[in-house]
Amino acid sequence: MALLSIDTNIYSNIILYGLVIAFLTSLPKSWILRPGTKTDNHPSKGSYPLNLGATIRNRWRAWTFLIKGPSIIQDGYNKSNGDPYEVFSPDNRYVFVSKEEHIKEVDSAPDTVLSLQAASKQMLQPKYTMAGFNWFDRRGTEGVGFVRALRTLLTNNLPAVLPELRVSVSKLIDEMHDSHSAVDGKLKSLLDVKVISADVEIGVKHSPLLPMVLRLTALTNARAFFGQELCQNENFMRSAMAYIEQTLALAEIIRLLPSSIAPIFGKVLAKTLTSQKEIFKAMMPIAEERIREKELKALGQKVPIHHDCIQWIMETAPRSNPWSAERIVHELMAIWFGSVHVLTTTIAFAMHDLCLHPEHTEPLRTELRSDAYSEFERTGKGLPLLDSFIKESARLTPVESMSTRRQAIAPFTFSDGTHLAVGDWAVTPLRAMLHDDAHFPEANQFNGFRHVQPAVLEKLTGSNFGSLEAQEPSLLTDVNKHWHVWGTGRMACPGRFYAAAAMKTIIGQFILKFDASLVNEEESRFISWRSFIYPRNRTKVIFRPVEE
Ligand code: HEM
Repeated sequence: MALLSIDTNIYSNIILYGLVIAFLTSLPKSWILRPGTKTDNHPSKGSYPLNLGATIRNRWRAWTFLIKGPSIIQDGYNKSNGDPYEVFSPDNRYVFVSKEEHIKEVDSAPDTVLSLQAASKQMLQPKYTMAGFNWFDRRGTEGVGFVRALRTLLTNNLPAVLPELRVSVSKLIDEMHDSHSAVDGKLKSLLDVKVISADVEIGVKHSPLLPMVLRLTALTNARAFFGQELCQNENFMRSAMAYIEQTLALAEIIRLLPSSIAPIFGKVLAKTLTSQKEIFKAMMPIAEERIREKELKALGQKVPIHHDCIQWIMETAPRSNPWSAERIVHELMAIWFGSVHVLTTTIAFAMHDLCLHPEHTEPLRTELRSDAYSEFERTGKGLPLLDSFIKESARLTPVESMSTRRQAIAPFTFSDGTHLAVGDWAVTPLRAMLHDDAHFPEANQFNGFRHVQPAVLEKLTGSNFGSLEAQEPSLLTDVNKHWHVWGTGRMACPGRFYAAAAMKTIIGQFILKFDASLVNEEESRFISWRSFIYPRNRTKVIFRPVEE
């Protein structure tokens, strides 16, 4: 998919400028293949002489990774027969491993050798995108309290926030839908018949899905992470949403520039993209106040009790080396970016699937109207049909095509001899594995309830709903050899229980209120960049209110 067809928004413009600059400045250097790198698909186990033809082919392929990443990864997977294989991007060598034994080796490698933190740092460039965040390559250098804050404290707090989130989400959906105008005769004549189908129905609203989902996700996360104060601050919320696109775009440009000039461009661009400064400015006084309250509490004074991530991140920081207000805010900015971006995109794709597979809507609505919903709000778990539907959507349309990213900060060799030099990444081919019949029977078929226990499915829908035999029932939040969407082993996503509950709350409200259909099913719904796909801004949905 051509980059030039990206929707016209700030994200695409900045990436486009960045690419031009990156191409012009880094081309001569980056086309030189490193010695020791093999030119076919299999990872190097030794040194290879430089060969000009192969070098040019390889570097061309590395640049095309930017726009054809998912298919290049899939191609490698198809040819590899389960063995490790390598893929190049302009700034990386990835070694993909899909055998259980190799994935275990990645998981058990010390943090001083294979680092998730270093890979994330290269992806996000926090020095430029997160108000100068000095992010260490080695995980745990300043503690991993954030894991307990998200995995345990945020998850345990779900019953307290879910009812409130349901009300806020419902209100915001109504406000946004009310604000969209219906297609009338005049508007119809202005619409591009290529963008929407020729037989446009008069009187229905065409709602832009992605912006709606972004606002809903931002609202949900802001409430759950920061409490009422910040989530009601409109300026903060505006910057916090703009921050997602700005971080993606800025980090991308810096990654593609030669390291000699990246810091100069990084600093200049960081100054023009103001959202990070505004978020930082809004959160700093709150973090400072919390630290003051902690000190007063230690002196025996009564202080307010807060149930939010600002508090938990502060309280789970190492006792021997408590975090400054600045350090707390940096951590929150990283969590904010990671959580809003991937949640928004995953929800948007699930909504596409709801439009494309409307036979699931009625059973889902029945489940949401049943007592199962109050049980979900009481426990933060449950709603098996919706759980399975979201899982199936994330399986067939995962936002990311790679998972379990680890950058080698010291050389690493797999048991079969495959070698990672410093800077190389070990990853799993997530999308290819999710589309492989060896992991999911009839893997290319969408079956929204395939992950539900057959007896539960029969009880809830009176049918097996075309369920597939030999399919192990499973949950969205599982982490296992078939399901790497949340990563692997000890570093699997600690936010996944919150993420699943937030997705159920937002998608659940859409299902309860509307029958949804895409304005134009034929139109392409996503763009591809590196290893991820991003829902298009321009995809519109018709939400038809349902009778209670
Ligand atoms: C659909 C939503 C999400 C997906 C698909 C997702 C996926 C992932 C993946 C693949 C990893 C890397 C794990 C590994 O490499 O082994 C990860 C790590 C992480 N995720 Fe998520 N995530 C999601 C939502 C969230 C949310 C909502 C939060 C915060 C509440 C969050 C916080 C984190 C953190 C802090 C880490 C780093 C863990 C560590 O360093 O040990 N994620 N996530």
